[in-house]
Amino acid sequence: MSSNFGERIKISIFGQSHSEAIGVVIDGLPAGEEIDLEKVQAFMKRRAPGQHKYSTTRKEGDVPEVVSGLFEGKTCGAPLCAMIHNTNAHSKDYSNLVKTPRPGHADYTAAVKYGGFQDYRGGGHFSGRLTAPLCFAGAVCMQILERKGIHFGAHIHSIHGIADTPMNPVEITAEELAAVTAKTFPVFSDEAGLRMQEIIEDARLNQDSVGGVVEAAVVGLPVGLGEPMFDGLESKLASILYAIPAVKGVEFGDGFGVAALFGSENNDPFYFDENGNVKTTTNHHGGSLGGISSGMPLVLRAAFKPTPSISREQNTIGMESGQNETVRVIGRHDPCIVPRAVPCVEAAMAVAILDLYELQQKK
Ligand SMILES: Cc1cc2nc3c(=O)[nH]c(=O)nc-3n(C[C@H](O)[C@H](O)[C@H](O)COP(=O)(O)O)c2cc1C
Ligand SMILES: C=C(O[C@@H]1CC(C(=O)O)=C[C@@H](OP(=O)(O)O)[C@H]1O)C(=O)O
Repeated sequence: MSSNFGERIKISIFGQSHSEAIGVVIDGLPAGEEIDLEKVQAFMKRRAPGQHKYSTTRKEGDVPEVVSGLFEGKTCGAPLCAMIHNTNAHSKDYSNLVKTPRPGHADYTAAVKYGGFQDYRGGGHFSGRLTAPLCFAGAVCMQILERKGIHFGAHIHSIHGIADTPMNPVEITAEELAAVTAKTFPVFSDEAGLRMQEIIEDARLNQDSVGGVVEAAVVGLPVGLGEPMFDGLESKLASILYAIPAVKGVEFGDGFGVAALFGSENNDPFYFDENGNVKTTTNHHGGSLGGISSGMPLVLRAAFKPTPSISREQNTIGMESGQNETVRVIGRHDPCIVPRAVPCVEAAMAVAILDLYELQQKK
């Protein structure tokens, strides 16, 4: 199983949703970096399940146990390993799903690929729960990058077509990102946020689910991060973002919107600002030119599908019977993944960007 990412900063995520624990090993962190574990925990709490009406009711503290890699509060050069114990699994909810796979989840594909030996409980290694260790790794990388003036943040861009105020891709600041990520429901417009919460609740009551888009930015990136072709900024970020379960689309800058523009509209003119720094007046490119950071805010969006596990009856196949059957999913599920996925997107970006930053340092 390939659950590894990175060249200089290598992360390896392990565990299953209902195994004893899940966790991450982070290799290659620069030594001597102070890591505030309370801040890491606060970041992970933004993702943790069981806290809100729009979340799964599975309650997990998601307290990371750091078993190696820190000495006197600082990275010590050894791999940093954190474990997160699974304390609230209801595995019996899954006993029927091994025979009648859920439409939209990984039950069927994992069963075929692993010949029936996959841990199907709670979605196993494919569960959104595996974003808890990703958030641990991201929070660690973020602290290192923040000391270099590189700041991350994301908000709910839309849920089921209800849109928040979008980011201003030219002027977005670290302060604005900090303010929106500090909110329990991270939107710029609280009014839009209330309507989003209503639509999630309506879907839940209707035994259904909804999807949406997370918009994220990185400010303070130096010019020049990103390697040619396969290791460009966009390639690296897309690769790690698609590892977040339920992500079905990633776009940078104006993304698919650029296809409808003229070159004269899409090109971002360069200029020197009052400090002699090179900037662009617009930011259709989203901070990446040739897969290399341009010094403008990096802006991206990740689209999340509606949660596959819905409680209404659905058509599926009988893996043993060889007949068409139906399935009813019981258990505890997010009626919408998007609110809890916001920190996951920030975390994924931080891991990829620290990796590229360290690659650039070694040049
Ligand atoms: C934070 C988070 C929470 C999730 N919660 C659920 C859930 O409660 N129920 C569910 O069926 N899928 C949930 N998912 C999505 C599934 O894990 C995902 O759709 C599944 O593994 C199949 O992967 P794919 O959608 O990327 O193809 C969640 C994903 C994330 C990132
Ligand atoms: C536990 C988490 O979310 C889980 C993600 C998930 C899935 O299929 O992705 C299915 C549910 O698992 P279970 O049936 O074991 O409760 C969610 O609760 C978490 O995010 O920490």
